[in-house]
Amino acid sequence: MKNINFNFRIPRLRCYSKINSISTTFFANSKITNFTFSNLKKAEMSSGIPLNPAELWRPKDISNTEMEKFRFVVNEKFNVNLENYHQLWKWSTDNISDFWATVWDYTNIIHSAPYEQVVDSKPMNEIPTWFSSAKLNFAQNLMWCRDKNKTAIISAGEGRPIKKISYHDLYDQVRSMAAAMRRAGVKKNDRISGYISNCPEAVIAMLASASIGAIWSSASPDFGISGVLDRFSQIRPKILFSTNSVIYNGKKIDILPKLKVIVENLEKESLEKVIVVPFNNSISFDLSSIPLATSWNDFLNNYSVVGSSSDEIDFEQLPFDHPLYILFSSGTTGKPKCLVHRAGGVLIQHKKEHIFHANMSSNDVFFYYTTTGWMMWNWLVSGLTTGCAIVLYDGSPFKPSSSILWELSDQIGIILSTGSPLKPESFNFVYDSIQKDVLLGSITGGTDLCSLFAGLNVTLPVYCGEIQAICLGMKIEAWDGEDKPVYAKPADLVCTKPFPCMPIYFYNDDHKNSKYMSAYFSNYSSVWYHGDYVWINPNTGGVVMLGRSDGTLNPGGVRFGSAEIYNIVENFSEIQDSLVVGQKVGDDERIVLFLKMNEGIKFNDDLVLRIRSKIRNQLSPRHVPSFILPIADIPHTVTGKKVEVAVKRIISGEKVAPSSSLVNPESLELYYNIPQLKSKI
Ligand SMILES: CC(=O)CC(=O)O
Repeated sequence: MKNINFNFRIPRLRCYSKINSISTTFFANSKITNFTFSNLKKAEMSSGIPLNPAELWRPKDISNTEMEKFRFVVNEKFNVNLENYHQLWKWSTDNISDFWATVWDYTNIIHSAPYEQVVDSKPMNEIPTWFSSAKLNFAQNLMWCRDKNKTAIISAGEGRPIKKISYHDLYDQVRSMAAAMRRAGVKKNDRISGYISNCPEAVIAMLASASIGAIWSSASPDFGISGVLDRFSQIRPKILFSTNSVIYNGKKIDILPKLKVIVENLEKESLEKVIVVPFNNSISFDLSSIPLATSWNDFLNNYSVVGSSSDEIDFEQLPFDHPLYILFSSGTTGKPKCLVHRAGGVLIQHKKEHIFHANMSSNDVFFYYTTTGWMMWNWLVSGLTTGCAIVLYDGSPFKPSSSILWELSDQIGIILSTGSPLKPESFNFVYDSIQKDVLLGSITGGTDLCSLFAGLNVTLPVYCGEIQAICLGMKIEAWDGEDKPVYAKPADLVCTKPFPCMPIYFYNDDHKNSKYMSAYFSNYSSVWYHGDYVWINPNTGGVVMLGRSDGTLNPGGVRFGSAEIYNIVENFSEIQDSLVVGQKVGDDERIVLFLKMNEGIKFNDDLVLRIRSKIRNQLSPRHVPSFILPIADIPHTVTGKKVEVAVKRIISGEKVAPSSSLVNPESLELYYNIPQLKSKI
C-alpha cells in the first residue's frame, strides 16, 4: 500500500478523512509529522485495537449543551474560531491560563477575594501555585442552593429506606455540625476522618469540616483494622466519624469491635472524639467500650451553640491551594501514600467535569456506585455544586436483586463506569441489554488527581471500547520511552502541562517532596507519569485503557497491556476471573495467565487450547501466554482492581508484604512456589 504522509493540517486531513471514510478533526492544526496511514494499520494489527470502532451512540442535538455554550464564549472572548470539541480541547491545553480563567468565570466560583494570577510559571515538577490571592470556601460552593423544595441527597441501600434531604435541610445540618465541631475545638488544617458508610452523615461531616478549613479523609467500613490504621495513623485525625453497623450482602456487620481497636491506636496519637452514626436510629446501641465515643445526636446536643441566632454557616475564606482532602494511593505493597488535594483545584476541576463534560444541572439526579473509601465518592459529592440531587447508595450492588442499580439508574439517565478498563463487550452489553439511547461514559483519572484525565463528553459519539475524549485542560499523551507522543500504539499515559488538581503535597513527605517526585516525575523528567498504559485513537480522539504500566507485559520486547488479554479471556463462560502477569526469566519475560474457574467447572486442556487459539487469532502469537494455570483466587483491591504487580513480583521470586488495600490479601499466598513456574525456559 502506498504510504500517505500527512501532518494533520486541514487540507491533508480532508484527504485522510476520505481514506477512512470518517470525518476526523481531532488533530486539526496539530503538528504531528511523519505519521503514515500504513503506520496506523500496522499499529492496529499489532495491538488488536480497532482504529474505526463501532459507533454505539451519537448525541442528537448538542447546541444547548454547556460544552457548546462554553465553546462560543471562548470563541467570542479570545476572538478564535474553534469549530468543535477537539479544537476546543487543543486550545484549552495550549492556553492553560486563559482556559482556567474562563472556567472560573463561566462556572461562577463563589469567592470573597479575586485571584491575581491563574498559575505561576513553575515547571510541573515544582508543583505550581494556582489562582494566587483568591479566597474561597469549598463547602460554600457546594451549598449555594438553599431551596426547601430541591433535593440535595437521596440515600438508599441495603436495609436503608430511601430518604431525601433538601438543600435547605442539608445547609441546616451542616451548620449545626460545623458549629458543634468548632466548639469541640476543630480548627483549620485539623484532620477529620470518617470510617463511615456512604450515608448522608458522611457528606454532612465532610462539608462541615471543609467549611472550617479542616482536612477530610475517609475509609469505608469494609476496610480492615490495619487498612484503616495504615491510613489514619499517618495523618493523625482529631475527630473520627464512624458507624455502629452496616448491612452488606444481606448480612448485618457489627463495626464496633473493629472501631474499638482503631480508636485505641489512634487515641495515643491525636484523636479527641469519636462520633458514631447509628445505622438505625430506632435501635439503641452501646458505645461504652469505645474510648472517646459519643453518638451523632449526643455530640450535636452537647456542643450545640445555645442562644445563637445566626442561621448562616461561618464559611472560612481560604486560599485556592488550601488542603481539602487527604486521599490514599491504593498501592499494592507498602503503606499507602497520603495525597493532599487542594480545595480550589478539586472544585474547579469537578465543576468543569460535571458542568461541561456531563452537562449536569439542577434538574439532574446523579448516581455513582462507590464507597467513602474511593475518590469517586469525593467526585460524586461535588455534584452538589451543580444543584443536582446526588444518590448515596450503601450496600451490595446485587442485593436484594442483581437489577437493583439498574432500577435506580432508570431515574437518572447517565451511566458512568470506571475502576478498571471497560471491555468492548461491556459497552455492547449496555447498548444491547440495558438501553439504546444512553451515553455510556467510561472515565479515567484516579486518586492522584481526584478527578479525570479523560471521560464522558455529551457532545461526542460513544465508540465501542473507547473513552470518548481527553478532558478539557488536560494535556495527556501516550509516550513510549521518548519525550514525544505516539498514536494508535500502546504507551504510558503522561500529562505534559500542569493542572489545578495536582496534589499540593504528600502528607509525611520530606521537604524535597521526594515521595511525590518519585510517584509522578521519575520516569520522564518533567511531565506527570501516571502509571497507566493507554492507546489513543487518532481517528476518534478516544482513549483505550490497557491496564497499569507497571503491569504491562513485555515478552521478547513487545509491550502490551493486560486488558488486551482480559478482553478475550473473560468472555469464556467457564471463567469467573483471571489475572495475567509477566514473569522474569533472565533478561526476558514470559506471560503467565491465571484462571479462576466458575463454581463447578473444571480447568482442562481443551479450555487452554481454545484460549490460546483465540488469543493467537485475535491478538498475535506474541500475546499467547507461556503458561495458563488454574488458581483458587485472584487478588483485588478494595476498589475492585486486579492486583497484578504484587503477583508479578511473587512469581519472579520476591517476597511481598500485602498492602492493606487488598480485599483478599491471603490470596497472594497462592502464587508462591508454583512448580510449573520454577522452570527457567
Ligand atoms: C476515575 C478513576 O480512574 C477512578 C479509579 O479507577 O480510581
